[in-house]
Amino acid sequence: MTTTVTASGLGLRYGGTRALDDVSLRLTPGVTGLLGPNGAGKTTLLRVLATAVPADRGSFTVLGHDPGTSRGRHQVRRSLGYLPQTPGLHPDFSAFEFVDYVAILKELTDRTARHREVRRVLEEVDLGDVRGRRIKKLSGGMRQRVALAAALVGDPGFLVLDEPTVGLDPEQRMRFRELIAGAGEGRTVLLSTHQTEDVAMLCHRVLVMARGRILFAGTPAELTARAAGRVWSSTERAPGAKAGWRTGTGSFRNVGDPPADAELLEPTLEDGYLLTLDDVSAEAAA
Ligand SMILES: Nc1ncnc2c1ncn2[C@@H]1O[C@H](COP(=O)(O)OP(=O)(O)OP(=O)(O)O)[C@@H](O)[C@H]1O
Repeated sequence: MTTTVTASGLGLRYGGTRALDDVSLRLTPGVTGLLGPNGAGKTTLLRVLATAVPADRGSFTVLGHDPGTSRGRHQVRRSLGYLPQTPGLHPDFSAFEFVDYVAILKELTDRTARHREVRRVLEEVDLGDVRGRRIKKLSGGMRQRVALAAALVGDPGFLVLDEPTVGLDPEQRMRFRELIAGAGEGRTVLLSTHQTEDVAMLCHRVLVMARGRILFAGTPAELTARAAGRVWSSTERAPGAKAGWRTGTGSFRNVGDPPADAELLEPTLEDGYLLTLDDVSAEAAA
């Protein structure tokens, strides 16, 4: 599959903190999930790729454009849609006015064509009927869809989404998942999230980050397979468990190093993710 975004050796320090430490990656069309604990460097990576902050080291390209030059940076910005963690919606604007304002910033200068594009993206996120309503009168899920519509203006080839489903109830999250899946058709999407379920359901590839480094890059099935043979059931909390809890059926579900005669269970992507983080912490401590 065509590589659309590449990064090589990205580094960024904030004082003594290495927010990005030698990050290299390749993205292809479709939705790639970015998982990592708080402070892993996910937002920093997204901000660098969105050209919101420059890296101290390394380079990257987006759809063949190199943001290291001012012309390249301009082209990257034109091919980019970015939904930041706090989108900065103006509460007194209507949904239409806000998305139109973003479209102006994106240099869609022809008023008629721009308004047509604003209506198109608001329809795409299912907000066509409430486009005249003030943002402060919209629900949390609707506001998040306004922010997604703003990111989709101009039909960008690369979409960067920073924890877009945070704070949404399950129904809104599912609705948002549908929209992200739709946005990922024929487009490269990088989705930062704490929801392993979003990754399992949506993503064709997944990256795991911790302490500024990429620990894993592969398919969701490959991440899940990391926990094969390491999830088991027991009647009491098992000594080799890195995590274990009593489930609704009364037995314990354990993740870690099982005894030889363990009754193994089917792993989930979350198990693979947790064990990937745990294995790396154990290596660092050794
Ligand atoms: N502007 C900044 N100034 C100083 N330190 C920063 C700044 N931005 C991020 N950091 C630090 O860099 C590290 C990576 O932060 P980042 O926000 O990228 O992590 P994250 O994986 O997105 O976390 P979360 O899931 O909590 O959003 C953290 O240690 C954070 O405290």
